[in-house]
Amino acid sequence: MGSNSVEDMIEASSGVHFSGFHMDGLESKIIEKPTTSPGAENVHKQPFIIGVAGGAASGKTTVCDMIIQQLHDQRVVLVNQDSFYHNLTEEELARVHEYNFDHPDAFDTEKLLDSIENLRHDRAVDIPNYDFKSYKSNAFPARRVNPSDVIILEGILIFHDPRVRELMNMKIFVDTDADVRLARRIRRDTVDKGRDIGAVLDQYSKFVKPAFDDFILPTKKYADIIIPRGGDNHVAIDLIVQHIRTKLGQHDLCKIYSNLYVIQSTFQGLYIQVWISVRGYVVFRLLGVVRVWRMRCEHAAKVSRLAKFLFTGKVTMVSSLFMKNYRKTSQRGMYCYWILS
Ligand SMILES: Nc1ncnc2c1ncn2[C@@H]1O[C@H](COP(=O)(O)OP(=O)(O)O)[C@@H](O)[C@H]1O
Ligand SMILES: O=c1ccn([C@@H]2O[C@H](COP(=O)(O)O)[C@@H](O)[C@H]2O)c(=O)[nH]1
Repeated sequence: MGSNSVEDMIEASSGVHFSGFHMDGLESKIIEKPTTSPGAENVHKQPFIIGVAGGAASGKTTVCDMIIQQLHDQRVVLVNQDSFYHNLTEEELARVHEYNFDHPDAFDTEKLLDSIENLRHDRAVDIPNYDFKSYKSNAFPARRVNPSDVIILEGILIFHDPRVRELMNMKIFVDTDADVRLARRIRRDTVDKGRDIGAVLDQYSKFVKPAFDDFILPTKKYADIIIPRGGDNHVAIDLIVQHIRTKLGQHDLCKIYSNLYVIQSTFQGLYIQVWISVRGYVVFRLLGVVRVWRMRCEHAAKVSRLAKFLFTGKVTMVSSLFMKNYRKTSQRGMYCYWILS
């Protein structure tokens, strides 16, 4: 029996309304539970925040650009930690070769947090344009950044501050060999920034390498994904983009429905794998195709009975859970809570 005909039968028998929302590849995993419960229409949409860390010249920007290119159907903004370098004082400027640009204190993390907080609350922000030649963050006009569906935060120490880390829905570490990073850095700093090679090597051994070992490498453990070889790793980037798309599907649901949970699937091999309850609406995955069915609780019982009939034995546990829950719960919004507890 094809999936369409099963879906048609269910829809016909229960009188459910199919919302048309597809989430191919939804995972059987518990995801976030928003804390507020406004209606679907006026709910505030939170952006999906991705952090990209790694050593200097590891290929972070390259990886971000590739991700942004592949996510062409999403509104994505890139916020670079470099934009939040502190302005150097006159004294520091006079002895710039002794300034450690690789230390966490070199960044204005409060300002970075403030900018992300504004973006999360749907407010546009002005991101400074740091100038590597004058060492000033106000040499050029700031860049106006509008709120977006996806925010990518990129920087050598973007995982260092726990407050910034906690805002991230996904953390990526670009892992490129030290000699490759150094070779790229020498080329970039001499050719693009017009620096003297001796000064570049001095800065590397005095600040860049020690800071990598002391501050950057220890944050690798926070990464959800580690990409060896940076932008050369097309397989990893394709997989990440695919994963982001999947997560965005789930994230969109969470943004729309305040008390949505995705329940860990314990019934491997079942046709109905994932159950989600959304304030009296039910979302489920059928024959590998994820569809969102919107139905009232009274219709849910009919669907449960039909599913049990169609997949005799296979959905007993799911449907009995479902039925038990349905009977016990008079309040629509309680349905999901009961299953998880
Ligand atoms: N896979 C690659 N192969 C060759 N050069 C690269 C590669 N990835 C990045 N680069 C170059 O290395 C330098 C640093 O890359 P970038 O992506 O800016 O790194 P980061 O943002 O980590 O500093 C740039 O000049 C870039 O063109
Ligand atoms: O004025 C500056 C500011 C920073 N740096 C170096 O830049 C890298 C970080 O930038 P990436 O784009 O992530 O490579 C860091 O190692 C700083 O040392 C600089 O040289 N001068």
